[in-house]
Amino acid sequence: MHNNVLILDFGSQYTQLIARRVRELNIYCEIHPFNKIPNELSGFKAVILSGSPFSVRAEDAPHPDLSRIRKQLPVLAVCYGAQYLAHFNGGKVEASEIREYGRANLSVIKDGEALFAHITENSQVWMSHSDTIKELPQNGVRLASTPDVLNAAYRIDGEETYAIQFHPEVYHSTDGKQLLENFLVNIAKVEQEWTPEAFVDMTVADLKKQIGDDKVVLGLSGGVDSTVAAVLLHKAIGKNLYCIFVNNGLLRKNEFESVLDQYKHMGLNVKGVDASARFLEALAGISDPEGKRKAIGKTFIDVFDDEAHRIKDVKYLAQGTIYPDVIESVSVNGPSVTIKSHHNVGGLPAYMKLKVVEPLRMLFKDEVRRVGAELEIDKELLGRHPFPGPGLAIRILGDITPEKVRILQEVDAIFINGLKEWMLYDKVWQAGAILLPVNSVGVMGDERTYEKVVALRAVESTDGMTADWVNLPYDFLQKTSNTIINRVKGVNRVVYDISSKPPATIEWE
Ligand SMILES: Nc1ncnc2c1ncn2[C@@H]1O[C@H](COP(=O)(O)OP(=O)(O)OP(=O)(O)O)[C@@H](O)[C@H]1O
Ligand SMILES: O=c1[nH]c(=O)c2[nH+]cn([C@@H]3O[C@H](COP(=O)(O)O)[C@@H](O)[C@H]3O)c2[nH]1
Ligand SMILES: NC(=O)CC[C@H](N)C(=O)O
Ligand SMILES: [Mg+2]
Repeated sequence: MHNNVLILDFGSQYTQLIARRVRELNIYCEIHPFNKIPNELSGFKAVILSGSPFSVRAEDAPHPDLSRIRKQLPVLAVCYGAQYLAHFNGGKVEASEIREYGRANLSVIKDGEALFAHITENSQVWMSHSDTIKELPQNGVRLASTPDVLNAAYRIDGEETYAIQFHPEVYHSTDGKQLLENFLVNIAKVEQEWTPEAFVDMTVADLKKQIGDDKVVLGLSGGVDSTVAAVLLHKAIGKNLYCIFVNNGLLRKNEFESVLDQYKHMGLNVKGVDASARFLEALAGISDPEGKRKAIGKTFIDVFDDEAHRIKDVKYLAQGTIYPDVIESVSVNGPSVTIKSHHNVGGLPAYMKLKVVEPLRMLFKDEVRRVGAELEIDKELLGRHPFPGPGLAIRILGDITPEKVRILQEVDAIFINGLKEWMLYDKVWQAGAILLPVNSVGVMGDERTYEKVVALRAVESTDGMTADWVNLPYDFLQKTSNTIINRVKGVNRVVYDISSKPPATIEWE
């Protein structure tokens, strides 16, 4: 990529948002930790320095050497970045009397400055800092102020270096996108050529070159990411792509058949492997959530290994890894604490000797969906809710038995079909049912029942990292609860989960 923007991450919670905003301008960008500046900078046209939880005055604060960047490339320094440039170049940064967090309005903007083209006084900006720039660095020229912050924006004379105290990437900075456009397009002259179409062309060409005539095996889940990865690879290498869809016995009702059927129309070479018995055996007697996840992860690998051996001379394993997965494992703070062991992230054991291809590793989920649309993948498939690889096993609390799987499949199908019928499915990020390890007393036809409780969960989210429970209509909940209790033998009570993430997670295990 020769039209690339480098975002240096100092650990801000907003760094990913900067990347999203830049991509929304059809400009490609990559996030790199501040202490791992790429050796080769020739592909980069501009650099953005992120914010940070650190204070520049702290001894252990990020202190990167920018000598290969400043005066060579246009720089936009945000918040910590702006403070960093001031503090170490003759300016002064101090703790401000009040922590400034939230909305502010620009009160003064210097005339005729390219960074503020089309932005007028009073423009709302989002602040999030407790230090403040008291004095500008050498050759600093003030560009904007707010009533509380004198140096809300400055540039350095004689170089294309700009700095802002506020966060243009945050939605509440009304003209944030305009400011980024002013910097990237007008000042740094980066071309806006990052489109789904360009991505498909470039990726297919790269995959052809990388893989040549070798064979690739790919795990297909029926989900968005692996499907888009498969169609891209298919475009590049055709029949040398071998897709494997594993029935782990923990899929939704009828999903194995319907997903296989769906792929038939797409010209992909897909093999369905029914390994339900193997998974259920591996799970027998395990109640601990992490224990279940590990058993499933291991069985997936075993099944895959067996299948890969059946394909002669296969060299590559393709995965639908997307950018948030990648960022998490290289971020400034390192991989975050293990909350849950995602079955697919552990990597492959060395004995499999397959090289990994990940055509989507630089895309966000919404971009994956747009690439999918460009590839003319069915709208319904692209709009599917995410579904975890360990499937219903992490929605059945306690140990797994075929009977419990059956009950949950029925409940889940009623809930999901109901959402579709009520035109609610597309308004929800993800939904599902959870089978609780609890019996409750009920009365049906004058007889006492003592049966299972299920919880329904529906959340709104943009990336799964945070989520809110959905305010589903009472009428819908009432109807769904009735249908479940009447139709699913073994369930006599339905509850609705009203916890947000954090502190809860989306899945219960
Ligand atoms: N039943 C399955 N059979 C084969 N591979 C699977 C299966 N379930 C998951 N995988 C593999 O694990 C990867 C990760 O699953 P994950 O659910 O995160 O992504 P996805 O299913 O592709 O997309 P989505 O996030 O939309 O569900 C998949 O891309 C796929 O390669
Ligand atoms: O492929 C997956 N393998 C897993 O092991 C896994 N665990 C959770 N999820 C999905 O990730 C998102 C966030 O889930 P949590 O809030 O429960 O951590 C939600 O969308 C979950 O469905 C998984 N996906
Ligand atoms: N958001 C930021 O980059 C904050 C920078 C610095 N930690 C401050 O509090 O001022
Ligand atoms: Mg999935």
